[in-house]
Amino acid sequence: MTLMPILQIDTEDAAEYAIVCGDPKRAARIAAKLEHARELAFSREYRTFTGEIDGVRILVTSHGVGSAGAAVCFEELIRAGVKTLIRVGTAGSYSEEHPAGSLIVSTAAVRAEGLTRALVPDGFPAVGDSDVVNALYASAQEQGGIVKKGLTVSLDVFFAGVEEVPHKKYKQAAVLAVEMEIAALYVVASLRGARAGAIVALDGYADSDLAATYDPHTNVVADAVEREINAALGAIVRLAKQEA
Ligand SMILES: O=P(O)(O)O[C@H]1O[C@H](CO)[C@@H](O)[C@H]1O
Ligand SMILES: O=c1cc[nH]c(=O)[nH]1
Repeated sequence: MTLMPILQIDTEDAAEYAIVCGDPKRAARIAAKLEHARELAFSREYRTFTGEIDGVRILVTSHGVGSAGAAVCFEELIRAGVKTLIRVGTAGSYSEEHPAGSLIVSTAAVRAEGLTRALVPDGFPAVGDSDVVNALYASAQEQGGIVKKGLTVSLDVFFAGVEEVPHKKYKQAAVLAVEMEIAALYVVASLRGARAGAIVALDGYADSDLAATYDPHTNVVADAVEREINAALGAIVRLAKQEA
């Protein structure tokens, strides 16, 4: 029995699977879908629940906004005993083919944030586990709506300063969506021998003026978040069956 210093969860309560998300309220929303759900800890931005889906016990933990803090969450979950992590997030779109309300499964993430540079050398890939990515994609397709899989980019910046964020280049290079934590998740999971995947609900266009237009609280986004939560839970059930 060891208490994780930051998440404040005990190794005794660890599960093989964890869903991670930025928003503590989203963690509660996911936990509400579980059987035998209970809250384990709420420490800083990290709120952790446990419960079961189809007999598979999982953890659900919020990781806040940004890679540095999120990496603490990923690291401690893995130290506690989690082997498979799925991020259920929101992201901005680069294409009118995928408007707000679409779902993107991230196969790999461009490391355009600072945290992973402090962990691994340049050129180290931030790549999802293919079994987890495929399970997520199959489960997401069952949910309906627009679902794509492909590259995402993880940034540190949300509201731009005076430096230009190269959205145009990412878009030209076929990146589908921009968010802030998938690269950290994929790198930490690779370093620690865990497997990870990520799905994001698009909440608008990333290369528009976010300060003026960003509204992640529409019904369209709420519906997409509902579908991605169901997709993540479905993916865990699929993966658990593959291993049984
Ligand atoms: O909705 P979440 O999971 O927080 O993900 C996205 O939303 C936040 C920005 O509003 C960032 O954390 C970004 O990655
Ligand atoms: O990081 C994020 C999250 C949602 N939408 C964006 O454009 N960026």
